[in-house]
Amino acid sequence: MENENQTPHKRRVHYKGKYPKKFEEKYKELQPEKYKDTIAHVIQKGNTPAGMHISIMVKEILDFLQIKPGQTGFDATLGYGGHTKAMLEQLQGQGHIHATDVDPAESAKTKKRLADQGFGEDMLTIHLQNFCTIDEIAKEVGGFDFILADLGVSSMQIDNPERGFSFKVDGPLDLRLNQEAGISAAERLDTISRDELAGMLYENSDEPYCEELAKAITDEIRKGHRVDTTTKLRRIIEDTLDFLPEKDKKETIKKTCQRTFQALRIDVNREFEVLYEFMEKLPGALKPGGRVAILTFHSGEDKLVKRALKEGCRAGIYSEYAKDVVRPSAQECAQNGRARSTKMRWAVRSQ
Ligand SMILES: C[S@@+](CC[C@H](N)C(=O)[O-])C[C@H]1O[C@@H](n2cnc3c(N)ncnc32)[C@H](O)[C@@H]1O
Repeated sequence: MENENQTPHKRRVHYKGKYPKKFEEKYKELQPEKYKDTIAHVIQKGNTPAGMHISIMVKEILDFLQIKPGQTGFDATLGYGGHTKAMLEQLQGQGHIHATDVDPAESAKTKKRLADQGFGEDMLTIHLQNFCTIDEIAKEVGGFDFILADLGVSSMQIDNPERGFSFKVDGPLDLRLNQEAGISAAERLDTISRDELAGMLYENSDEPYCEELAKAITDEIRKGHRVDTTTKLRRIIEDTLDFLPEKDKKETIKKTCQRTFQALRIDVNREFEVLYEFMEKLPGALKPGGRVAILTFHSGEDKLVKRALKEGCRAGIYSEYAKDVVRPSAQECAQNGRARSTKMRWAVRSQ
């Protein structure tokens, strides 16, 4: 018999999590060619579908580069191949693009994806090389009519926890663009001195708490606790900045995490050194009248690019260059949050 005094059973409120209800949905995002509607829906909501990268400022780049059938181009940063494909389409089946990337895993996927879409080796040569070797490729092919560099990392790299680029998910503190070469960020931290780390955080990311963070990180390592995961590094940052007033804490910690991870990424990939080398070799790689567009994502990169183009123009190597940066439209920034920090600079090689 039922007890009449028993409180009636209350239905638990269903928790509507943000993750897709079925893995099937995420797997659809990983096959963009097959599930175009799902992908369009994710993009329309302002997100980047898993395993994909949304190319930035495509229209502005094409408008500037003025690509014509029969020309030869160079894409320094293949990534997902979105810009490469847009530039290949401008060639209308005549001409060739050489593209570089240092990421063996993503380059292989992009090569297959583009070949499946009709852009095979007759039109596109993918070199698993650093873009600072542009001079070697330019020498082989006789120079380029147009060059694009879309610096930094792709969404596929950021979103893969195994790569260690994001402080938002747990993973090994790696941060290498090519995991088959060099040393990881964790290994770099193993032996770094407090002063060198403070300098790295300041030089690479203008980190205002560089001294405090360098002390906290190197103290932890000296105690025998390796900082070898993204979570461990994030926790040290959170503890170090715990003194901040409650109202600023969350936002400052987020920005400090972004700057710290960026500084380490720049260091392990020698990003300023290779960009400097690329900018030095650029005039020699462009044909007379050739055009170059460069997308940068932080002030260190932009300053370096701006200075090189300005000095090149002063020396008569470039006939024109972008004194003011070109920014993505408000609409593009709203649709793709990763476009917000983008700055485009360009130059035209003298005749
Ligand atoms: C922002 S993504 C490029 C996205 C691409 N434009 C697209 O539309 O899909 C940058 C890419 O450049 C590569 N990269 C970064 N530095 C490089 C370097 N020094 N040499 C060659 N590739 C590099 C990264 O591995 C990454 O795949």
